Amino acid sequence: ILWNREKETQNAQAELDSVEAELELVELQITELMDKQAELTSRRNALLQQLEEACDAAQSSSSSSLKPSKADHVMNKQEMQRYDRRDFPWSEKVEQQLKDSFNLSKFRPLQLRAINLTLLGKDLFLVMPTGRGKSLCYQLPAVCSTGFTLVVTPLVSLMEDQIMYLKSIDVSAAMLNASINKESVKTVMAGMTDVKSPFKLLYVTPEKIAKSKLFMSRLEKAYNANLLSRIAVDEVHCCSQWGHDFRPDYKLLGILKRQFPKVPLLGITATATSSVLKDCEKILCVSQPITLTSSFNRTNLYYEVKNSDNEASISDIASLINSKYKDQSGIVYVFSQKDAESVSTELQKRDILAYPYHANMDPQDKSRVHHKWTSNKIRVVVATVAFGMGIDKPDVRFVIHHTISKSIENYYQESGRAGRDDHPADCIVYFGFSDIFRISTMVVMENTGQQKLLQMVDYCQNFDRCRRSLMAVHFDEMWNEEGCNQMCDTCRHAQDCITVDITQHARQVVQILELAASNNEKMTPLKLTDAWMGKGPAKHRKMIQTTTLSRLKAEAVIVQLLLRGYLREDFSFTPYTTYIYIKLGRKAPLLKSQAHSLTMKMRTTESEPAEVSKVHIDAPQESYNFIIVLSGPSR
Ligand SMILES: Nc1ncnc2c1ncn2[C@H]1C[C@H](O)[C@@H](COP(=O)(O)OP(=O)(O)OP(=O)(O)O)O1
Ligand SMILES: [Mg+2]
Ligand SMILES: [Zn+2]
Repeated sequence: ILWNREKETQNAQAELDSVEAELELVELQITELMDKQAELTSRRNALLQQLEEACDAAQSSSSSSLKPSKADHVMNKQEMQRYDRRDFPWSEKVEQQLKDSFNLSKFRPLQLRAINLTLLGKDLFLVMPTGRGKSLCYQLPAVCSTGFTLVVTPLVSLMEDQIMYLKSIDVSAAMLNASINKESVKTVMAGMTDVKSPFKLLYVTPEKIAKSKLFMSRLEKAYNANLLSRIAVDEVHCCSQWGHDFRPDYKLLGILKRQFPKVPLLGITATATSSVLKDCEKILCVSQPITLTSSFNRTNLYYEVKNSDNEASISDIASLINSKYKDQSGIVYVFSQKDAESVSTELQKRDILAYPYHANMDPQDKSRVHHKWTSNKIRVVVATVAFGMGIDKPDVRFVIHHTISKSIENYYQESGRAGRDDHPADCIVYFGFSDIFRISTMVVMENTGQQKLLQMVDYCQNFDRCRRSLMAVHFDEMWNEEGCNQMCDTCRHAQDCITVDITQHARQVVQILELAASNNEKMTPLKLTDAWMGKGPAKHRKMIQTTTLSRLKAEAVIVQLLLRGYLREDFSFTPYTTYIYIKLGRKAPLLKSQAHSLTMKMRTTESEPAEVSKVHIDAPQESYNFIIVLSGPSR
């Protein structure tokens, strides 16, 4: 029997070796294929551009007039340009209103084209970066049309922001949401069918359309009286489950185009990939809308990531606000209501006029904070994501994330509140190890929540690629790193980054997890790091190799292993909470092979306690400086 066992073990070992060798080969092939894919994609894009240019040239040499060419939604650049003209019947009025009502001297890119197209009655999707003036593309046509424009927005705060602005420039607007009293609702409902149109814009939440029969029948009446001139769906990506901010009530907005087919619809967003837009098109029941897109890039925003260390990061944030951003206005984004309150208290203690803002506050309190901030009576709003989309204060000089966002799209939106007046502004994220897992438990039930969070983590853990290039990927955009113009920390400090071999570190972590598994013990991220750093409770009898890396670097290695699939998160649900444990990922077996090696980029400038020299990182084999004995239940 003994002999048989030995034989079995030998066979298993032999097979394991061959499987591992094969796995490694596959890994290699995957890497090669991915490189090939990147190469082909960039070649394809170059060719597409070449073709487009050739097409444009051909168009302009043949007389471009009156040729009824392709359908509108597949127009090329040349054909699109005819919508930039200023000789439409409404052009004079549009120019005049731009100056007189909106106090603006000229259009920004794509604005005039969008306005002309919607005034022509076309259905339109407009994808333009945050803060570039998408709202004007329905506000100005509203003022130039008879009747009123219905605007669907996802948040009450956003509605109030716009109403406040429109009031200040004397454009009449109204809104309907849960916090409006009965009397006002009555007035607004009556106004909808008044031929004198007491308001040019009517803002509603999607719930109104999905749930209020009374409102829908009123809208029907307005439609029949030709008073419903246009429908604008702001933040249109909320329709799609694949977008980053899906709202169930947006799913029901298809009713608008079904009931009011003659009314042009304008869908607006800063963040939607082409597949998200396709989805929105279906949901909204528009057939083949024209899509106008401009680059996602906000050239005046400086992007930066800093390491977070709870207490220390609050002091850091406070001193930034008190020095670099003295007397300037900004937002600090936090993870939870509790954080909103505690962080604003901490900032107040440091003489900063900061107020919290979160979903659970009274509507009046929310408006109060919002108003005070807009009128510069308070400087900083410490907010959860409830304060976000569409918030438009021109002179926001900093948007600081005390905790990372749950996806890059969310980050782009939130940080997009900064610098809307085109002057320079900073977008800083404080990236903390434990925050990853706080957010992880929150997004675990979302479709692609985990994947999107890891992309955000990857953005934060990145020390060598331009931060804009990481964002570009999310907006299906080709990116040329020169376009950043040193406006992100990695472009500015590219030389402060080294490649480090972390193979031995990875093996140590894997060993701890294997040991824990053999003891039926689950390892939370914290416990894992503690054990690796020699700080955990002495439980096991076996020896593990602890690390001499600083906590920051140890955490960075663990995050890297998570991102690359050597480790994975494992969730355990109770009725009250979700627990997260770290387990071995699908790539962990590769580390068994002596030939397998693993590197990562690290910053050289991180402030480290003196005893942790870079030598340990550069030569990980040397880093087993001490071995601790963990004692535990006897086996
Ligand atoms: N042609 C223009 N010239 C100067 N400023 C303009 C022009 N058009 C708009 N703006 C200003 C007004 C606003 O303060 C600011 C942002 O406009 P807004 O419509 O709120 O952005 P947006 O809707 O595109 O961004 P978000 O996606 O963040 O909601 O730009
Ligand atoms: Mg907007
Ligand atoms: Zn850059």
